[in-house]
Amino acid sequence: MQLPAIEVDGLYFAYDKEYVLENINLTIYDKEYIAIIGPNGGGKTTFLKLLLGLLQPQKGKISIYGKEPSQAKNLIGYLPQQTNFNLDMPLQAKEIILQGRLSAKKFRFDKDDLTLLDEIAQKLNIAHLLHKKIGTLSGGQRQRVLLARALITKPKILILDEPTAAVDIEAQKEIYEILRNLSITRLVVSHDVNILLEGVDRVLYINRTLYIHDNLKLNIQKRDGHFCEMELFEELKKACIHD
Ligand SMILES: Nc1ncnc2c1ncn2[C@@H]1O[C@H](COP(=O)(O)OP(=O)(O)OP(=O)(O)O)[C@@H](O)[C@H]1O
Repeated sequence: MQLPAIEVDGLYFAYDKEYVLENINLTIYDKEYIAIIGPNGGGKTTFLKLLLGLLQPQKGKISIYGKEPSQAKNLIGYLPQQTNFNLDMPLQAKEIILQGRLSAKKFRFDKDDLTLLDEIAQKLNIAHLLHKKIGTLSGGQRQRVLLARALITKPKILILDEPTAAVDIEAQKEIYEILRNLSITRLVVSHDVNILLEGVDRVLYINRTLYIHDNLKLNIQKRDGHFCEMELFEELKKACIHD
């Protein structure tokens, strides 16, 4: 039997009076790779913040490997939207990644941390970048460094909010290739539907309510080699309703 990683039951959330998320019910299983898509303002980031325990639902329950989100923070590696990142930090990539191993109880790195750093750097193809200042890296290189920082905590779940928003197409492909090959539970919010949909197990479409789809052979045509995002949303909604 598949092990539930994230269970969401009757979830409602409002910042103010009006619900931004309404009656969300969902189980995500261990090691699943999930894409979260939907229009701007649809509630995707809010949903991630609820999973991370940064927001509390008005109604309903979230369970992360059987724990409340506030008790499960050490199980989740999180890569937030890139805009919050300070490029002026005079730190090397290696130092940024190793920050993931520090905590209120642990102030210094040990040999195991450095071994793990080497393993992850090989896996993400960033060994040659470890001594470079973070501000001198390209957008794609920087995202791989931040991904390494999330992974060095050895999370059971990786949550990424638009990890490829500001990187070129080649770097996007590299990042999604890495994500496809990880064997942990992964949730990725993205507008890069063309690349994202190639490898995921299921798609969540969030626009106040939730639609789930697990058959990606949708009846849409690529135009000039690309899917149209709005057309994809419409097809996905229809397909979910008919399932
Ligand atoms: N801190 C906040 N206070 C009040 N309203 C908020 C806050 N954060 C988000 N909202 C509102 O909640 C709704 C959902 O926002 P959210 O950021 O979750 O959407 P999203 O799907 O992630 O959008 P995008 O694709 O543009 O990032 C929007 O109407 C937004 O304006």
